Amino acid sequence: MKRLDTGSAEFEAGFVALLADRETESGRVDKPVAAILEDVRTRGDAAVCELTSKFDRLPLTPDRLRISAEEIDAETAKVPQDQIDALNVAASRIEAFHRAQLPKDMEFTDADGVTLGQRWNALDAVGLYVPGGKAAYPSSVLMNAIPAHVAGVERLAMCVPTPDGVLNPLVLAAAKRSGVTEIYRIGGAQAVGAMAYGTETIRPVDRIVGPGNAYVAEAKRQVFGRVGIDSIAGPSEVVVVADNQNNPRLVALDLMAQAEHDELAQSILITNDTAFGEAVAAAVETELKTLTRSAIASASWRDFGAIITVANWDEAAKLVDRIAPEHLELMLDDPKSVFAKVRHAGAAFLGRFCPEAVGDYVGGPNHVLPTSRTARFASGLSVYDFLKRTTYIAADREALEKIGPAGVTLANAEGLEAHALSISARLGNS
Ligand SMILES: NC(=O)c1ccc[n+]([C@@H]2O[C@H](COP(=O)([O-])OP(=O)(O)OC[C@H]3O[C@@H](n4cnc5c(N)ncnc54)[C@H](O)[C@@H]3O)[C@@H](O)[C@H]2O)c1
Ligand SMILES: N[C@H](CO)Cc1c[nH]c[nH+]1
Ligand SMILES: [Zn+2]
Repeated sequence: MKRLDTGSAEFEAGFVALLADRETESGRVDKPVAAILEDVRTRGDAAVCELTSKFDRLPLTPDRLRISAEEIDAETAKVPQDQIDALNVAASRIEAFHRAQLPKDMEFTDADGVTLGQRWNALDAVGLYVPGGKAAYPSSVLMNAIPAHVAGVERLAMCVPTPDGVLNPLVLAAAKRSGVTEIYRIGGAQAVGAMAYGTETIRPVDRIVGPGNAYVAEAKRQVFGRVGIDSIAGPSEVVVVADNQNNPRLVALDLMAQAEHDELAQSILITNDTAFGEAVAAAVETELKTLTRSAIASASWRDFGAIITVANWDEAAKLVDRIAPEHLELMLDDPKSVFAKVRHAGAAFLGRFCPEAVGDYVGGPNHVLPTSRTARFASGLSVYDFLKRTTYIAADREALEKIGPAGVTLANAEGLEAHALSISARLGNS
């Protein structure tokens, strides 16, 4: 873990290195991912099965790529009722938020008599990536599938790795709850490749969404263009901005909640009190002694964790914007005043009683969020990722007479005669 202080002469170099270290680490997977994608593109099912055997220790044949309806039913039946109830609480809240997000079509007739509009349509086929290498993510099934369903996507294909062939009952129950039946037991870059290029068994999709580790995130980046993607939703991140009125243990737990996802996860505390920062550092060490995923969380905290002391919250807001974290927690008396100064964060959690874990499961907004500083230009998964716009123009002769001549002038200026004629000929001018 790095300790940085904005008052120190070494701060800038240390802060730049903090961000750069992790980018370098994630960048190491680009070549292996390119090789996997090429293999899947050229050899289809055979490559997917071999790679699944290699990375998930699961020997597969093409006929077993898809999880059967009988397996889904049998696994779902094993889920205890309290988990089904919790899934329903989460699903209802996620659905309500994403329904409220649905955009409206637009149409108006302007002063020239031209009717202008914009219509939203759902995508035909979407691939949902649900992570499953180091942990199982039933919550990510809901976060992927519910907005797609709300948007009206017809075909949802889901990929989830099943290391050693072990199916996760709650993941399948979440899929059933969200109406997803086309599920493949594959993960990593090979799953992304299969959904992007298609194989003998898996039909290609139009867009791939969902979170994953560095291999999944890089694979999505590389297939972009062939298919759409939502964002680079890679190894988790949190920045906690906290004053010394907080319980150090609660701050430590919030930092560890992201660190336990992945060795490449990043947790950063920004505080205005060095002594409080040290109390949190000590609390982290205490928690790491007992956390079940201590090995992963310790590696993440050691390699990418940081405690930054700032002089004031304005400085904190500026640093947050430079980090553009996936998650931002503001554990302050007046979190909204600092939030108003922040422009780049995937999702924000305001107040001392709003840990990021609430957003992971039951808040309502999506937990699939941009990482690796891509929150500078990207947003979290939403219904918009499953919709696209078609604009339209309707004009009659009168309207064309008003706006057409300027179009003819511009077409001629561009030297595009057919363009000019297609307008002027309608107006009887050629
Ligand atoms: N940003 C978000 O919105 C968000 C949300 C949830 C989870 N996450 C992140 O998702 C990730 C989940 O990771 P995970 O590993 O548990 O599951 P995962 O499904 O993302 O990755 C597992 C797959 O990675 C591939 N893989 C592993 N090692 C490999 C190697 N050496 N070479 C090639 N491929 C390899 C395998 O194919 C395996 O199936 C974590 O990083 C977590 O932080 C992010
Ligand atoms: N924090 C993760 C996003 O980075 C999402 C998640 C799902 N389950 C638990 N956490
Ligand atoms: Zn989480």
